[in-house]
Amino acid sequence: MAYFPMFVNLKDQPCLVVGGGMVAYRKVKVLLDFEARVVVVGENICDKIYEIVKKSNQLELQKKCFEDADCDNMFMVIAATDDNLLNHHIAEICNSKGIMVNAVDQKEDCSFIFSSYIKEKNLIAAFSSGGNSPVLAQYLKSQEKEILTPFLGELNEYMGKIRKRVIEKYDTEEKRKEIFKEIVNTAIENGELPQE
Ligand SMILES: C[C@@]1(CC(=O)O)C2=NC(=C\c3[nH]c(c(CCC(=O)O)c3CC(=O)O)Cc3[nH]c(c(CC(=O)O)c3CCC(=O)O)/C=C3\N/C(=C\2)[C@@H](CCC(=O)O)[C@]3(C)CC(=O)O)/[C@H]1CCC(=O)O
Ligand SMILES: NC(=O)c1ccc[n+]([C@@H]2O[C@H](COP(=O)([O-])OP(=O)(O)OC[C@H]3O[C@@H](n4cnc5c(N)ncnc54)[C@H](O)[C@@H]3O)[C@@H](O)[C@H]2O)c1
Repeated sequence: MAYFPMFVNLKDQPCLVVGGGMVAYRKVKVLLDFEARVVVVGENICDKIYEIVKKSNQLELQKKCFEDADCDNMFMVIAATDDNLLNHHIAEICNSKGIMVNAVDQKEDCSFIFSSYIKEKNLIAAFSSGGNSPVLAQYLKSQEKEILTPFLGELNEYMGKIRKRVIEKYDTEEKRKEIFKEIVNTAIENGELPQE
């Protein structure tokens, strides 16, 4: 099955990660990369997660056993324990409450899955193998890294800044598209941002 690539606004949204191992750590890093507010509930929490909490005020740790009520008011929940039955139970709670849920290793319990992605500022490329091969998704990411460079991230910032002005100045979509294309192509050709 192919999964629909939806780009979700996670900024300051409460997200719960259940489990405190390396898989939970990977998920926490991704959620923080997109500015979510993350709560980790884990009986044990690994050092790598403790390292992040020192640097981030968006992360809260609760060293305890999972309780159903932990899911209340969450925007998204990740069940990342090493207990498949518990992960399944967490998915059931979330599905009954309409909360987006990812249960690691159990695609059938997931309402969404994670992608392999590149992020340069707000410019994102994301790859999914539909769960068939995370390694293949990683291969695509490594190839794409040559195209989606930090420079394109900067160019995208610049395009965001001028977008409103260009839209106001030119009266047809055709003209606006032409201008946007010219700015992008010229910047890429010159390898530098336009001078204002
Ligand atoms: C993108 C990424 C993000 C992340 O980490 O969340 C991610 N897996 C990553 C890496 C990775 N995962 C695994 C390996 C070892 C090699 C291998 O097994 O293939 C490696 C490679 C490595 O470690 O380098 C093991 C693994 N993964 C899943 C299973 C269960 C199963 O297959 O049943 C098992 C077997 C566990 C076991 O054997 O016990 C399942 C899922 N992993 C997904 C995402 C979702 C589908 C993504 C897609 O559509 O491709 C999905 C369905 C669920 C989900 O988690 O959302 C991240 C790349 C980060 C990056 O960009 O670098
Ligand atoms: N999806 C993926 O990409 C992927 C990749 C590798 C492994 N896995 C699977 O993901 C699972 C987690 O992997 P890991 O390496 O992080 O495992 P781990 O054993 O290091 O961590 C499991 C965590 O779950 C916590 N936990 C267990 N029961 C709990 C409970 N009732 N309440 C709160 N916390 C509880 C433990 O305290 C621990 O912190 C494993 O089952 C593994 O097979 C998934």
